[in-house]
Amino acid sequence: MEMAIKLKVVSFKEEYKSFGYAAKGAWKSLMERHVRFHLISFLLVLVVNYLLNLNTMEWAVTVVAATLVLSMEVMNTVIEDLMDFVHPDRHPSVGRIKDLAAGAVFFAAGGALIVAGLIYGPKIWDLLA
Ligand SMILES: Nc1ncnc2c1ncn2[C@@H]1O[C@H](COP(=O)(O)OP(=O)(O)OP(=O)(O)O)[C@@H](O)[C@H]1O
Repeated sequence: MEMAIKLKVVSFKEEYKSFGYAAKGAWKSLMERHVRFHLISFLLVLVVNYLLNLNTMEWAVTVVAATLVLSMEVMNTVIEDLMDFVHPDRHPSVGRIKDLAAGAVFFAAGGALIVAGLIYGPKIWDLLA
């Protein structure tokens, strides 16, 4: 069986347009209270990192942990909205899907707390000592 392979040359105009849609989506996600909370937490991480004078690796790990939680919260909102759109009535499966999506945020937040404990913990301990 022959397979036709279509090669599409990367168009920077299209990539730019997609980036615009993504930026619009990020802006729209800020209409959600939970997303705003995680964005503020992320900004707080930046301020604390600066004040504690973290090294490059510590900056990288904390920024990845905080943006993972933020992204998971946006995806959780997407799933909640999607489920309410396709099935506005109450149904155990809708509840299960929404709970699983919230569980993903829970795992990411748990990881971020561990990262915060490992990186900020000793520095704050030193400051207080
Ligand atoms: N249609 C539904 N059928 C069954 N259970 C649902 C349904 N909608 C929500 N639930 C249950 O209620 C929980 C909360 O859902 P909801 O969509 O209200 O999220 P939320 O975290 O309260 O978000 P928000 O505060 O943005 O409204 C779900 O995790 C699920 O357990």
